[in-house]
Amino acid sequence: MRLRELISPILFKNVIGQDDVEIINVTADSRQVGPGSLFLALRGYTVDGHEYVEQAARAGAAAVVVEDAIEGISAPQVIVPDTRAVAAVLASVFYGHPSKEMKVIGVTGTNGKTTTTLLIDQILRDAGKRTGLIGTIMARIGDEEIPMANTTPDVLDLQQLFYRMREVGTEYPITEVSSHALDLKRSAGTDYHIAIFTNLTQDHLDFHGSMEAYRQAKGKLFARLGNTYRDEAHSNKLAVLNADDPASECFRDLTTAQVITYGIDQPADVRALDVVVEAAGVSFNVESRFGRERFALQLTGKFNVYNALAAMSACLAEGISLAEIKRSLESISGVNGRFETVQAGQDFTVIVDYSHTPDSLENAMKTVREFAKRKVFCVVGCGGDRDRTKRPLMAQIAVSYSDLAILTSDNPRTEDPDLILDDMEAGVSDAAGRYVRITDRAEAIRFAVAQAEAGDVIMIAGKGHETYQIIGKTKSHFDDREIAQLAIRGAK
Ligand SMILES: CC(=O)N[C@H]1[C@@H](OP(=O)(O)OP(=O)(O)OC[C@H]2O[C@@H](n3ccc(=O)[nH]c3=O)[C@H](O)[C@@H]2O)O[C@H](CO)[C@@H](O)[C@@H]1O[C@H](C)C(=O)N[C@@H](C)C(=O)N[C@H](CCC(=O)O)C(=O)O
Ligand SMILES: Nc1ncnc2c1ncn2[C@@H]1O[C@H](COP(=O)(O)OP(=O)(O)OP(=O)(O)O)[C@@H](O)[C@H]1O
Ligand SMILES: N[C@H](CCC[C@H](N)C(=O)O)C(=O)O
Ligand SMILES: [Mg+2]
Repeated sequence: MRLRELISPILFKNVIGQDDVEIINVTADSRQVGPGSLFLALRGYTVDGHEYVEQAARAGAAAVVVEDAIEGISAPQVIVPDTRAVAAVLASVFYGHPSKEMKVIGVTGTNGKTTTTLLIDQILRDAGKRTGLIGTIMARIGDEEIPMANTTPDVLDLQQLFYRMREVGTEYPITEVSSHALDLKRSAGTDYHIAIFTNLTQDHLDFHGSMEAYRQAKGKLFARLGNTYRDEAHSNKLAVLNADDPASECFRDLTTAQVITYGIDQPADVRALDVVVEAAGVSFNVESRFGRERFALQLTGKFNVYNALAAMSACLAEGISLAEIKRSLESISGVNGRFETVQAGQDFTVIVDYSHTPDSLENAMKTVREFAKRKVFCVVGCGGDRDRTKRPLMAQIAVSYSDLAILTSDNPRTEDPDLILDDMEAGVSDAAGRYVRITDRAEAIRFAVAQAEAGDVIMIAGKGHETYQIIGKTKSHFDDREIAQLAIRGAK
């Protein structure tokens, strides 16, 4: 594509040099630049992409997009007021607006996004639809699975994934939309068909500053849904909202899309009643104008009823019957790293769960308490370079729902692991004897396993599916499930 064509939708720009050069790819990473690339300089949190313009030019960039003209490079320069704001435009034009030709489902909310996307994926695939996935665990295009650095990738990568999905005939890209993505415009330019809200509880206050700002970020997904009615295709957007979460009312006000609600406690279009939580799974009645069914899932916890209802609401709207949805949801035996049990022949229960927020930890621990017959242990840490204010809260929850909490490290990243543990411990200063502190996570898991007796439950929270631990800037192999297995085998 010619540069001229690519930048034509950018309304406010100044071009230095020829605008008829051929562009064969668009990237914001100088390390990915080759001959024919268009390099877009973004100002990041760590570095300013403008510092890499010369490097990009040396690597053969056909042109660059910058906020300030760079001296001494011969490549054509497109100067715009805000490179981040035009990134979505460039990505959508370059990849040919792929999201418009598919039915993109976007799931946002503090907890339950990954689970809900995977439930939708199962239902739609069982119904013969061609799906793709973009989320925390991976992206999937056709049968190819791609590891992901972020839950929602940067705008250029996201549009490229959509492009590749369209190329292989995907009908439904099912995507997680993080609040970071909404604030950093990673999902700008994506035409969502259905937007789903799971819940809003405390997380990421380091990034958003306040719960109000966090809610506003989530709201952006709904604000732009259904706002354009240029043609028939734009008038059938759907917002799926959680009737039991107060933030849903704000999102209802923000959107001009059609709205359906799901819930347990409040009246809703798709409602679950008579919820029974057991270790082996959760069962409930579903009542809706599409019919009634009793569901018996292999997944457990009241929170998974919400995820099932959210997934089911979207799929009902797509014309899948309640009976088909029941078959699909009941066939799902588990979700990677979400309430996953570790079996190594032991006579106690070990659960690995991705609860890394106060609300998800509380839900997970409440669920454990509903079926635990004997002692409960909770191994938990909090990530470094992330919301500090959740640390004391998570320690409090671990202590109050367990017989013994083992406070440990998660991914300390560039923070001192012991200072993170100090933050956690500040929340449980009056609970001496109810917890121990073991900085090394593997050692903490081994300690819990060594304490457990027949019938006890160990919850290992925070890292779920992760197969790494980040200490400093080093990412090493680490898997809670493997460590627990080894500990059990060693302890037998
Ligand atoms: C705070 C944040 O979101 N940071 C994201 C951001 O990084 P950054 O701003 O530090 O980027 P940077 O390193 O300063 O680089 C700026 C620019 O210079 C470019 N550069 C840089 C170096 C170089 O040699 N050449 C070069 O061109 C970079 O490609 C980039 O375009 O842009 C990067 C590239 O897209 C992201 O990977 C990175 O996510 C980091 C890893 C991260 O941890 N993000 C978390 C907070 C996050 O986004 N989480 C949400 C999920 C949250 C949830 O719901 O639980 C997510 O969607 O993953
Ligand atoms: N609907 C829910 N409400 C509250 N907690 C939930 C819900 N669903 C899952 N959880 C808890 O949150 C954890 C993470 O779930 P999941 O990975 O589905 O959420 P997510 O929103 O994708 O998280 P992330 O923001 O890290 O991508 C689970 O391990 C479980 O403990
Ligand atoms: N998407 C979340 C995941 C947190 C997982 C937890 N294990 C941690 O590293 O803090 C985040 O980036 O904050
Ligand atoms: Mg996720």
